[in-house]
Amino acid sequence: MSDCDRPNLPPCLRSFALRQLEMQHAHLQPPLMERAGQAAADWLLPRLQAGDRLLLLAGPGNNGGDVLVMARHLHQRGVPLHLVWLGEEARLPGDAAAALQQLRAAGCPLHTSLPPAQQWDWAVDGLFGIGLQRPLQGQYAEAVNYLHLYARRILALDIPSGLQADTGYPTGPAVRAQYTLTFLSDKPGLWTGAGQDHAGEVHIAPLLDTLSVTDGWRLDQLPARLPARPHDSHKGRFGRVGIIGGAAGMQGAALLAGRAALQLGAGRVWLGGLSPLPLDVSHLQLMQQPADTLCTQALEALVVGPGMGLEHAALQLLQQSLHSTAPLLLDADALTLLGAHPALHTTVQQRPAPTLLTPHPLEAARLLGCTVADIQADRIQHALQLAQQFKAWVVLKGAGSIVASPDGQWWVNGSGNPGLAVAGMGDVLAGMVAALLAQGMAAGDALLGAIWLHGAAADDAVAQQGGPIGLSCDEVITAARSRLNRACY
Ligand SMILES: NC(=O)C1=CN([C@@H]2O[C@H](COP(=O)(O)OP(=O)(O)OC[C@H]3O[C@@H](n4cnc5c(N)ncnc54)[C@H](O)[C@@H]3O)[C@@H](O)[C@H]2O)[C@@H](O)CC1
Ligand SMILES: [K+]
Repeated sequence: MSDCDRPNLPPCLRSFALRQLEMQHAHLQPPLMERAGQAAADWLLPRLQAGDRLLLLAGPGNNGGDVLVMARHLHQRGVPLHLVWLGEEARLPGDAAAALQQLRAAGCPLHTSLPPAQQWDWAVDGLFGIGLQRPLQGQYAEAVNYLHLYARRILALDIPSGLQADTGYPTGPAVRAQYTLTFLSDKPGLWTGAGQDHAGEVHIAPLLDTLSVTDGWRLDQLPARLPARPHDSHKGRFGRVGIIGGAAGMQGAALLAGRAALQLGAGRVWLGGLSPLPLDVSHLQLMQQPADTLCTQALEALVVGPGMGLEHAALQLLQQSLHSTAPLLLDADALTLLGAHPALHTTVQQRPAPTLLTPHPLEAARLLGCTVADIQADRIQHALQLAQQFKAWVVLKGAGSIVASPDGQWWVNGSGNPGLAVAGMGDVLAGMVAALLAQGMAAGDALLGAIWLHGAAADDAVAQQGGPIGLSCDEVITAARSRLNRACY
């Protein structure tokens, strides 16, 4: 087990792993589908109020089978409901066919087309789950539209129909639910890409006592803690950070990274500007050095890229920085330059010290020579590919950031909100990672910790100050500082 296997984080499984579980438990009693349908009924019952109008939509596969089981349980408990099944009996998989028979035996009425337009207090989406194979069309696309028009609250079973469970990518029309009750384990598609916009609040029905397969994890807490600081401390114990960036017109990027590094606890921080940097009067302890000196200075973390620009001087500094013996974080313009100069890739791969890459989807596309749409269609796969190609720790930023390790592990982050989608937040993140590296965290821990902290801080700031519109970098830095202290003390 590597130092980054973290069994205390919720496991997040893709379809191939879920199918393995399904095969391993094919003879379980009660069967998985019975457990899923029962769990769904148990979830909904306490949330229903007298007189609520409830619509259940069941699709042609086993996701539909879950709804048929759920409907039977609700019917047997006297809950009035309107069940629509959009499947073909001759093509029903075995478990769903058994669920249909039991439903009929229980005397629960079943309809085979959408009802006329009318309001529903609750609707259950059981059209498609992890077996989605193509964009929804015809009656299924109409059903999604119907739900959006007439349901006040939608509960999606397993995954909102039309959303890919492995990628969070909607292939066409896809349900936007208020709640998702997902079975067996968490799924990356509920968190990354468009996932959170479709899934709403995610609840997990484990169905089994333990999971016998592994894949990735959802990041929902600080994965490693910093040791408490002894009273007998001095600044030399908390590491040295260098930050190279801040070309003319973009000096703020380097300053923001520096502020974040300081406030998250780095002992000493030097900025190496590509243009003269102003004095940060609110952070007078930020020091400056010629940028090229930082490439050879002894440091615990070197950040290269925030506001660095793409001029020749920036390229030269990037080349020099690749030979630094410090853990090296390449961000922003450094990644664009790296994408444009494949000759540097081997140098990155061969660095003896850890390398961390923090691309957003466009920077990832430049590094891999593909389009942003390609990246977003499978964020996990592309993050893993980058990590392998550069032998680096990688975070693919964006909603539900994906962290990938050089040895093929991945995590999806569950913290954060759209307030982070503004200029400067990436610089703040780079500074936060550097601060954790400087204080002695290993590269993976520092990256995972900063990714989670950055999102959690934004959530705290929005909860306390309002947002997400207008969230500022300094609010996030301050909130991150207090989160880190709460997590460590
Ligand atoms: N994996 C497991 O062990 C468990 C699975 N369960 C449920 O079973 C689901 C997976 O079941 P299935 O594999 O049957 O998959 P789905 O129920 O997601 O749907 C697959 C069926 O829909 C068809 N289909 C796929 N995309 C379509 C489209 N765009 N338009 C029209 N038809 C389309 C397929 O040909 C297949 O017949 C899970 O999401 C979950 O809800 C649960 O019963 C619990 C246990
Ligand atoms: K569904």
